Amino acid sequence: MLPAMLIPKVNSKPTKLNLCRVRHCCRTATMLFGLLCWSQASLSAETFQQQLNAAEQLFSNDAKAGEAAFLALLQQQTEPEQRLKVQQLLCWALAPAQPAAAIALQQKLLAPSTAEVTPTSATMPELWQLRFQLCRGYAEEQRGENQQALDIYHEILKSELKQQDPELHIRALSLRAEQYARTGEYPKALADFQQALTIAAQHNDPNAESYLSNALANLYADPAVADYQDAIPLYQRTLAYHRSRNNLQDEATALFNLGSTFESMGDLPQALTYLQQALQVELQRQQPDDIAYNQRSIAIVLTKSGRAAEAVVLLDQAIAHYRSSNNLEFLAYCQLSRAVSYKALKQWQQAADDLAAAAQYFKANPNARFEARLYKEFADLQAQRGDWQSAFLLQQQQLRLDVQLQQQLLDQRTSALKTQLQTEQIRSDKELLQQKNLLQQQQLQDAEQLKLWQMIALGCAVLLILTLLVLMQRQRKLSRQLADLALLDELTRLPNRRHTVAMAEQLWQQSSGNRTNFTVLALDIDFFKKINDTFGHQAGDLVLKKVAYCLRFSLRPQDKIGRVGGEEFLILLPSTEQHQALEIARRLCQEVAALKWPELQENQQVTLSIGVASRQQQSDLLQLWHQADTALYQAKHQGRNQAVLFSS
Ligand SMILES: Nc1nc2c(ncn2[C@@H]2O[C@H](COP(=O)(O)OP(=O)(O)OP(=O)(O)O)[C@@H](O)[C@H]2O)c(=O)[nH]1
Repeated sequence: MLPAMLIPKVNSKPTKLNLCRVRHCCRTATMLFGLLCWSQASLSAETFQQQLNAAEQLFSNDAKAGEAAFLALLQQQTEPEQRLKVQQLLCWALAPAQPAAAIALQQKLLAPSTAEVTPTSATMPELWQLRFQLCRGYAEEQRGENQQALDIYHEILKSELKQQDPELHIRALSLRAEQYARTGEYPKALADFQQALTIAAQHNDPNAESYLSNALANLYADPAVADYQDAIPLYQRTLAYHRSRNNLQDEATALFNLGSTFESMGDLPQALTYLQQALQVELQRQQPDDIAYNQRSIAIVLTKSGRAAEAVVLLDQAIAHYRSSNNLEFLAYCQLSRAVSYKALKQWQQAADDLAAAAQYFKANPNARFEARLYKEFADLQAQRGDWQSAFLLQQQQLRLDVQLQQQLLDQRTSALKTQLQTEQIRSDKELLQQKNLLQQQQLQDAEQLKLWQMIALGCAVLLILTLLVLMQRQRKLSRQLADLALLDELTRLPNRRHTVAMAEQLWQQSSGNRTNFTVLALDIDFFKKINDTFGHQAGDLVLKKVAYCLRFSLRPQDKIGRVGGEEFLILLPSTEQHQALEIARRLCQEVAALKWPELQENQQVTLSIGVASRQQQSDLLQLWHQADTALYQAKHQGRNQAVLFSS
């Protein structure tokens, strides 16, 4: 169940009346009163509620004493929620007459670290912030900052939190509707009131429903909206509610509003019925001001209905009351009304006297609307009396005032619209800027993301290139190894037989070309089989490697050596004469014979036999090689460890 809504306890006519329709004049007062009287039925302790009501009541009679009562109540309370409720009611109490104080209170409470809020938490719960915001909006309205108030209501109504508090939701909608109505935005005002009424009905709160029905009906009955048909059932709903609660004052107001609406529709009999019922209720209430006001209203309708004589009786009574209570303003209104009645009765002089008396009041207290009305009635009277000259002048005066009034109205509307337009402009500029910023942020993010992807792609490409390079390197190494394998002897790392033959052929060709000598040495390790047999095959391999190494590094860079058999080697000596080659062969024999073999046994000696053959008349390489082999055979035969030159 909803806490009791902010509902007027009294939905009365204002105490000050003028000639405008009363229901329109009382709208703001009604709303204001309603806000003040919003009850706090949800409070847990009944006594606390009573104390709150008492403080509120006291405030309405004596603001200072009331405020002191609120503060005393606040000091008694330690429970955060209760404290907030006291503060909220105080804010609403202050807002109408002391808006600056209400705003100061709201600001103090919403300051980030105020200890006033709750002893336990540094910040006020968001829903409570909205409640105080609403009070702030209302206070802004009271000091004429309507646009600021409207902005606050917009913000509150944008928040999802409003759903949690129907009371707050309805209040904000009603206050915003009032603001819309003020600037002539009637469809928006109607929509807000209707929504508020729906919410009140959904939460089964007849009190709120009645208040909102009345507010909505007031708007429908506004001449600018002039939707009287829709106003009637809403006023009747309000009337039924107040009758059911035996609330005479509000009942009288509802009856009066119905009468006025029927009058606006031109249904004078119905208007009279309701206005007379309202008068009966006022007579019961014995409120002389309200009685006189109703009498005047009935008199106006009676005059329009052709019953001016009855009207004059009622107006006499009202005038007597206002004269005795020295209410000169309402006395003037009544005199104006009575002048109209006298005019209808063709009692020209009485009419003229009343108009003159009213004019005197308005001379001291200018009021363009009523003055215009007065001139109109005067002009009409003079015309009826046949004084056309005076009638014309008075009508001119009336027209001047009418134009002035129209201009005032236009200025008001224009200024309200201007403010609204400026605010809209600022808001749309702000929104545009926000959208632009958002777009820029998005673009920046996109660009950064793109940059990131580009970096990643670049990284991947570099990685790929590096991988390819490594793979290529490996491939090259592998190819080189494969090529080496194809060309070199695995054990000695010297060119193998095929490669040696190829090199020999190349050198043979070169020596043919440049006509130089070319000598080959055929080498064989002596008694190698014995080494194998004595020290093992592995030791034999070692001998082969060491001898190959020794030979390779004993030769000149241009000389070539290859392993052409088990323990056989072939040395190719380009541009070398026979005797030089023989010298080299002998040196090689000596160097190998001088090698030490600790791997085999002490004093072990390994020797070579070498056959030397030089190119002379041979027809091809094989023949040369063969000659070297022949010389080698000869060296073996002659006792080994020696070099022998081939001789034919
Ligand atoms: N350890 C080893 N032995 C090899 C290799 N290739 C050939 N041989 C051996 O070398 C020996 C050659 O022996 P022979 O042809 O009888 O010649 P030799 O014992 O050196 O006698 P002469 O040439 O007459 O001095 C054979 O026992 C082969 O098995 C090799 O790569 N490693």
